[in-house]
Amino acid sequence: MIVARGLTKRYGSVTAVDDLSFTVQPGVVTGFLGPNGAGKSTTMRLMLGLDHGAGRTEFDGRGYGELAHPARTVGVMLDARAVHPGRTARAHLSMVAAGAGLPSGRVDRALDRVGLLEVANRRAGGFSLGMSQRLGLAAALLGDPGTLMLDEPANGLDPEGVRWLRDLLKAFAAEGRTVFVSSHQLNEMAVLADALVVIGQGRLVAAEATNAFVARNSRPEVLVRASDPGLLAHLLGQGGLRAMPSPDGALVVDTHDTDAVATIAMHAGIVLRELTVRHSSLEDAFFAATAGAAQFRGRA
Ligand SMILES: Nc1ncnc2c1ncn2[C@@H]1O[C@H](COP(=O)(O)OP(=O)(O)OP(=O)(O)O)[C@@H](O)[C@H]1O
Repeated sequence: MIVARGLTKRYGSVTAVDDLSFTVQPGVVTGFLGPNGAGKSTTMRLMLGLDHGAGRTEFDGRGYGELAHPARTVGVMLDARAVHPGRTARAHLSMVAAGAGLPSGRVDRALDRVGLLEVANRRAGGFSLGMSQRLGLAAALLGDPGTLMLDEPANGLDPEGVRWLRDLLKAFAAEGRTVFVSSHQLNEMAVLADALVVIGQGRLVAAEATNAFVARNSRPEVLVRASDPGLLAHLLGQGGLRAMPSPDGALVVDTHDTDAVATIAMHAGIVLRELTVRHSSLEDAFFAATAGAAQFRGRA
């Protein structure tokens, strides 16, 4: 279990992380979400003591700097590109293993696990982003740690790689280990993460089960296709239900009470061709929850 309390980091006048406290439970995958510049990477560095700031993080009761065997306790991947470009994958991992006091026999096993054994003797400088990510993951897995902390591990992975990573992290968590993983890939997070820590402008927005986060940040909606949508919208309005026409002729009603919609339609002799509860996606919920916290917005 990871317990973070009061994490705070200022860069001059910018408060990148603002009194952040949360818990990451073992046995589930916890996603770490936030818009660009929200403070995710800074938070992870603070948790590991790689940045100076306020607050304390404990991994199963100890600060990272107090761990007797850090690599065997917490597997970390923050910046997969932070590898000497002239070193081969095998040489890089051998160096990591030696530095962490791990047997060299683990190197090839880790390379095999991430699918890089065939390119073990190629220089990391020539690796694609996805290959670098895999090498970073191999380094994180080297110590067979009880906790994994990964900053955007799915970056650059091909679809097969994304699925492989999902299966790996889920299996890791199912063994009772702790997995804390940041990502901007919300569709992937929706299937990967059982729990979420969401931040915006350095502050905590939510720390809860993914289902609860989506439910709390969604509006109930029912999609109706009817023989007379204009009349149905009018009657629904009289019944206190707001119905908005969509461009394809359907109505989107602010409710999840399909019975109420069906009953009003039936009494008016309106034929329904579709009546579907629409569930919000994690993406919708994320935008709703962080609406005021996004620092950078492009124009469509
Ligand atoms: N070394 C630094 N010096 C000054 N400001 C910094 C530094 N590192 C981060 N920041 C600022 O701190 C804030 C948080 O940045 P951080 O990289 O932690 O966000 P993030 O959530 O990881 O972003 P992204 O999703 O874009 O990777 C930003 O406003 C950023 O500009």
